[in-house]
Amino acid sequence: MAKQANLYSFSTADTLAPALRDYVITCQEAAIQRHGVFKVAVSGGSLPKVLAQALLPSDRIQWAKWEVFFADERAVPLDDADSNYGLLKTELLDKLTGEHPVVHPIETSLLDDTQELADHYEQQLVTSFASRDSVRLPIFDLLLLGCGPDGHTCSLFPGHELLRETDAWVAPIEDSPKPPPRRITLTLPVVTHAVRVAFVATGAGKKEIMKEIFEAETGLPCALVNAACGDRCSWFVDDAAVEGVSYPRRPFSL
Ligand SMILES: O=C(O)[C@H](O)[C@@H](O)[C@H](O)[C@H](O)COP(=O)(O)O
Repeated sequence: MAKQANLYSFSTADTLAPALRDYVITCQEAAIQRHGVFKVAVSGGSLPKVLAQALLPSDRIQWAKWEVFFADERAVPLDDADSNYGLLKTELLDKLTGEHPVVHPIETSLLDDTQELADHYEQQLVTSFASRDSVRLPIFDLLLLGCGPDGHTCSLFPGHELLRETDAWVAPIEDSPKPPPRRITLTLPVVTHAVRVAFVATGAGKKEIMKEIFEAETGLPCALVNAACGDRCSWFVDDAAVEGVSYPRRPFSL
């Protein structure tokens, strides 16, 4: 039987953070050893704050070797309160004192056309990961993702036609049920081809959807990632988020 996603549960966000840090550092070291850089994509929502808690202060983080993309981004200016780039900048990037990563924001001159915005972002991936002719899919070293209360991840929403996208690496969405409606997102094949995928989900507000993701055959986006990635996928959650979930937790170890 295929190996299943790892579920790591911690009493609080304060105990989750050091484990997430160790996990990220392990991924970073493996990636740098493999190809000299660490290519990561991150979500918005609550993730940047948890990430900052995990990664700051940043000794042992080789920021200069990081290349940071956005797993999804809202079609808004970078200084808009809804921008995932803006959030990461405020929570984490602005707090770095030494080395900085290379960060890939969206091209804001294209905000009026989400298809062009997505195509341009895909070109940024092509430039970083090699040409589309030579690789079928970009392979991120690590994706750091959130999970919405409806089981969405990135801007891949339950039942949405975007879940069937097999060609594009980055796709536009104009009808996101979570505001703002206009966004771009990595597609499911890109998500599931990452070397590692880490979800972070905290708070009692997540427990109903966690039951659905881990206990039923739902086809929810997060469950699809679990199914495709198996033990390449790890969940960092607090006890409140998985209260009553019968799926076995693992003691955290690397
Ligand atoms: O831009 C976005 O809206 C996010 O990337 C989105 O996919 C987020 O990660 C989830 O909605 C979880 O958000 P929370 O962590 O805030 O619950």
